[in-house]
Amino acid sequence: MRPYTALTIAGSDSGGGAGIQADIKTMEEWQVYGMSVLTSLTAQNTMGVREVHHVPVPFLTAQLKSIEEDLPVDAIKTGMISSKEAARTVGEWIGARRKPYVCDPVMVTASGHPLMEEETREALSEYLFPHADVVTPNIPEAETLLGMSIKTEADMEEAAGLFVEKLGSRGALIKGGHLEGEAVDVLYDGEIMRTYREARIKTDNTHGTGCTYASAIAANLARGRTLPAAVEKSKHFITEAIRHSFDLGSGSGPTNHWAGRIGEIK
Ligand SMILES: Nc1ncnc2c1ncn2[C@@H]1O[C@H](COP(=O)(O)OP(=O)(O)OP(=O)(O)O)[C@@H](O)[C@H]1O
Ligand SMILES: Cc1ncc(CO)c(N)n1
Repeated sequence: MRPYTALTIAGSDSGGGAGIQADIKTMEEWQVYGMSVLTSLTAQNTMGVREVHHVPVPFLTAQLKSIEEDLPVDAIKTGMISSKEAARTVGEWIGARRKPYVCDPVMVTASGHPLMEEETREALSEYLFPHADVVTPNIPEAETLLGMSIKTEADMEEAAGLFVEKLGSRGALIKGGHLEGEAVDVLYDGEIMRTYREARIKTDNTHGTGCTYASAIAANLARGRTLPAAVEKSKHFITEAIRHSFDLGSGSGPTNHWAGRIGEIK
């Protein structure tokens, strides 16, 4: 039997809660075979990032070639992409694949450590967004990329529309984790504006929520679901992963990737 497969192109988080580690754990939960191309290595834990080491672009290319010559890819997710050159290399490769693609435009960690060089911001809309079925910015990322302030659900809808109109992606999911009140996300797929709403959970353990959410969406696309259906399933999954998050480390603890089967474990 050939399993569904997904590829994450992202950075490593030694603490295991975000980045490549969160992505593969999430894909595994959705019974999707996960593959990884590493862009950067971070020495990181729940408290923050100590050091970052970027993978040289020729080695990025070597990893992409290794996947391409041998393995089927049903969906792609990208996370930390630090440099313009890395964005160009990854974007050109994805453009030639024509597979469902989720682009998570990570810029800084929750603890404030930059994961992207400033000049890479423009490279995202030049090389990555045009291939993306959906871009998944949080509020600060959407504000930076669009140069606007986002405070309300109406602002989120405007931002989702602008991603498609101005920044060239086919869809956008603006995540409201950084606003107050309910945890509301807005998806625009180029045709219809949809809202996904869940109660806000009181916890500081939200390390890796963005990576986990984007990977769940990619895994569901790999399984053949439509984008709105993939987001609906993944929103439920990330909510449970936050509800049952782990109190590990002395900083912001990681989400619980087993949450989808927590009922079964109990
Ligand atoms: N306290 C919370 N309770 C419930 N849902 C939440 C909470 N915080 C965030 N979410 C949800 O988690 C998902 C990730 O959103 P968020 O805006 O936190 O992403 P992010 O900032 O990219 O994550 P990261 O912390 O990995 O950078 C969204 O669906 C958001 O609504
Ligand atoms: C490697 C990596 N990618 C993404 C994030 C997003 O928070 C992180 N903290 N670390």
